Amino acid sequence: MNRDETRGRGGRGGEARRDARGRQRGEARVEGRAARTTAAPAQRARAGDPARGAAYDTLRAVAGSDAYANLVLPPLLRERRVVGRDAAFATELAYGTLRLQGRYDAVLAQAASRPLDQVDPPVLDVLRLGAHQLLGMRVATHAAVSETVGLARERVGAGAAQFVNAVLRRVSERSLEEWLTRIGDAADPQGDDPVARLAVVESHPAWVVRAMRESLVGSGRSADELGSLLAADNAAPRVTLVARPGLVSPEELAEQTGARPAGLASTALVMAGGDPGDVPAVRDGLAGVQDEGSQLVTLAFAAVPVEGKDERWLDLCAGPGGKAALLGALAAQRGARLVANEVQPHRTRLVAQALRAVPRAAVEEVRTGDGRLVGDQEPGAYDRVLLDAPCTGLGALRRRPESRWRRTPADLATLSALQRELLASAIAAVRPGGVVGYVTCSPHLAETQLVVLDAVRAAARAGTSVEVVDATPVVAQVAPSWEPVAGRTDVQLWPHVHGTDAMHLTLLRRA
Ligand SMILES: C[S@@+](CC[C@H](N)C(=O)[O-])C[C@H]1O[C@@H](n2cnc3c(N)ncnc32)[C@H](O)[C@@H]1O
Repeated sequence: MNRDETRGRGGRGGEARRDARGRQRGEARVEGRAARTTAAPAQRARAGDPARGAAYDTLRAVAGSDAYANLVLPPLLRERRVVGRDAAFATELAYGTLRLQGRYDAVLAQAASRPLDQVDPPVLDVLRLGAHQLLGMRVATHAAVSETVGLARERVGAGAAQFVNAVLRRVSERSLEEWLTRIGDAADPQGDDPVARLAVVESHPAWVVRAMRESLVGSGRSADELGSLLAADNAAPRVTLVARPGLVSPEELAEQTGARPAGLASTALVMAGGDPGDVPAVRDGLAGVQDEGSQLVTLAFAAVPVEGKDERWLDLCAGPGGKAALLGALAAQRGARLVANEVQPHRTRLVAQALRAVPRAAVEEVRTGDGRLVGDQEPGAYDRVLLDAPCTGLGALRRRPESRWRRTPADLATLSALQRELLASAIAAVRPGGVVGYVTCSPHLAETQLVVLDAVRAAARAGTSVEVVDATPVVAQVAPSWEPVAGRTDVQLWPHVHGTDAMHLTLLRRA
């Protein structure tokens, strides 16, 4: 991303188009803001670079109202008519700044003349945006500093602008590599605390770094991969489409979009660019946007053999419906029927929407209900039960830029208790000989292996025998290029290895 470098070289806009305050007058006309002179004064005051302004407003909403960046930014961009390259710039600026906030705060703490806890939060957000332009995006230094100082002046005031100018100039005096060494050394002065070093350098809370190390080792990989894993969390995920079997073929979808095969799951295609919402097959529900890891675990769940009939499938926690739509398409091909259950009514509606293109005969019911009760209400009623459990989402940190700073170890206790109850219910809802797929988008051992272990033991205590099925041949069947990890029967995907979210899959069969 080098929007401002391009301008500097005489592209659309450029320094010649900036006025004395660094504002881009020509750019404003290009993007139609000149037509907004009837806007309220508060809106007119926000006349700077709309992309940077939208990124700033997103950071403020995330900090001030606990908002989710990926729900705030896209409507802001639409409302302000920020499109194309400028929208991509705003997105990378907002999401990248949020992901790398820990790294930039460590840099800013060294570059600022006062401790960061004495810097007003709006000013700190402006500084973080400036740091990301200087160290994380290829924005030319003069543009990064002058535009960010302009943003500070417009949104916070002249005093703040001076402070921002001074701090960003100090940030710009060193390269990213130099800063990483400095902040790493400050966090780990004796060189004996790799977790503290990685936490600032790769911008994750220390407890997450420790948990990721344990998850890597616990799933049969090397702790040496930790740095690569954390770095992968800091990169924007590719946009992956699912071609729902029987509704649209991967080839047809590739033709519509120019997308190319993602590499693991046969249904998965990576978009080269553009808005997936513009793709006809996506609009019609024949295809969808779905991480390749989510596709892979769903395909494997559907592929594992069950003993006897294979007619009735349950998706216990279905909202918003990505896996349900893939399962529904597969069920239609195999003459099975899907029940999709979700506890939150508004998410149930999203499931129904996701399933709109699946043949009616394959969808028995889309309903709102507490999955914890299903085992008691419908004992042994299903041949397959998918439990895609509510979890911390620590495997999808790339996708949810602010979530690593929001999650706490206390969430684990609450969520893993819920996961245990839901898994007990899933086991009770499947008939003897049927299978349960336990899935999380977290690799945390407390949400994956420990939940499964406890659920199998609890089922045995209750007189229900459950065996762990080796998932590796099933995953190898649906994704021939996937490589199993020696000694493991569950499957843990990783962003730094597979380019997917860190999805976990355990397959269980009720004896
Ligand atoms: C990880 S998401 C499922 C994602 C979904 N399978 C997909 O692919 O789109 C977990 C879902 O579980 C739902 N949930 C949480 N507690 C539940 C409960 N007690 N019963 C049923 N669903 C629940 C959440 O509202 C959330 O929609």
